Amino acid sequence: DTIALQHGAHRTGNRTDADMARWRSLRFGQFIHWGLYAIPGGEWNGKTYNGAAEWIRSWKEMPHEEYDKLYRQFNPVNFNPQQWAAQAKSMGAKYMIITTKHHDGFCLWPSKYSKYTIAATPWKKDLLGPMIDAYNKAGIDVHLYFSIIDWNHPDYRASLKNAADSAAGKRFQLFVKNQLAELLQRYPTIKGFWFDGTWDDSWKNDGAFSDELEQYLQSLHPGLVMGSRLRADEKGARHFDSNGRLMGDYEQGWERKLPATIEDVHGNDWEAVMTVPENQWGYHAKWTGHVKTVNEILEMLVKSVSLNGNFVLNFGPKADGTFRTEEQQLAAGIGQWMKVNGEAVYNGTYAGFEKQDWGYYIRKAGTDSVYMVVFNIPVSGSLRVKLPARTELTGASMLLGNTTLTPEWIGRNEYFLHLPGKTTDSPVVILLKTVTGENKDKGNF
Ligand SMILES: C[C@@H]1N[C@@H](c2cn(-c3ccccc3)nn2)[C@H](O)[C@@H]1O
Repeated sequence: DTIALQHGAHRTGNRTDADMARWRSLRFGQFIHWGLYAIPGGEWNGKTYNGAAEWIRSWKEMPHEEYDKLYRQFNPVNFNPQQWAAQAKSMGAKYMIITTKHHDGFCLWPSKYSKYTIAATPWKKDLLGPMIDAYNKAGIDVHLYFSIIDWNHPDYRASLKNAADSAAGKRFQLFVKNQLAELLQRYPTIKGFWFDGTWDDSWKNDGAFSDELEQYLQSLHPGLVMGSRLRADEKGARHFDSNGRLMGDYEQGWERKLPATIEDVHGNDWEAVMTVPENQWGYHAKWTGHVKTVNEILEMLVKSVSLNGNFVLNFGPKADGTFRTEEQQLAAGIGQWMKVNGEAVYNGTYAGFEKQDWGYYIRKAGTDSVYMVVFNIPVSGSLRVKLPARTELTGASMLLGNTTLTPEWIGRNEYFLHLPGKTTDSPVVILLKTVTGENKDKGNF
């Protein structure tokens, strides 16, 4: 039996409106973490910070007052939003999430509720407006990342210990509400908010406020898409309320990790956000450890779509507004594959077929078109295609070169597809034509 909740999930099941259907169809996004942290880029006084670059202010070797002065030298003279948008478009991203304000509290727009903004820098001008315009002109939706945690704001409290804290907390909540309304008013074409920094007690223990805030934002901008990380219920439960129901419009907990199976997503819309190195969101001059390759990222993207989710790849521009070579090369390599095979990603959904070792099935939403995306060609070179009962395979073709493959029927609902070769430099996409009806041998087994 369920617990009576005032501020838990207000809906069971996924949103079915057009704005959510659009978000769901896009499948592939670009995250951009850009701010003052790009100036030190993970290094300070000849020492290298081993944490995430955008967290350098919390490093013991970085005095807060030193970090808080960095805005005086933020001047992205090489910032070219049209180039940023063109790169994202050629990569095949259909939406972009930009950090309006990260935990450090620095605003990339000239907010009238804060002095700690782009207006106080040598650059002076709004960065968000030109970015949003350029991306929208390139046919890419924009969502706004907003951190509730704000290390710069005098009224921010991680926890409320006394009446003074509670008064500060109230002022801070009004500040958050004002900034979010300001962002919606300044940038009416944005499609959603991506909230972060909502794990402190001060936020977790005021589920009513987070609920009212979500409803307020929806009232200002009907159709807004907001993930599960904003809300807490009145018992402090986050993402899933105390009855286990997802709050918000999609599960937003998949940060630097992916679900393993369809059961892990519990039928909810969800999105994974991923870094190129193990754990760097903002620009870090010295990437150490494993840097993901094009094919590794393509497998994460395809796996996410095959499990009914979106996949967002993070970029960390430099302080001057340019992207590092590794990120430029990844965008180009991903884009090359997406140009030929993107149709298997966009509008992709869980196919409802049993997972096979060679890779992933993806169904084009609401159709009989099922794609196989092959990452592991067996030594035999033959791909076993197991379909649901009473589903017949009537044809198959590789997208690359539009090569027809002739299925070899094994019996019942199983077929072999023989690939022309056993090696490939990129994932192989095969479009299956299926009909659901009777299997040839109508055998019972
Ligand atoms: C989307 C990503 N979320 C931010 C983050 C993650 N974390 C964090 C904090 C404690 C444990 C695990 C992760 N803190 N901040 C990162 O800085 C980046 O913005």
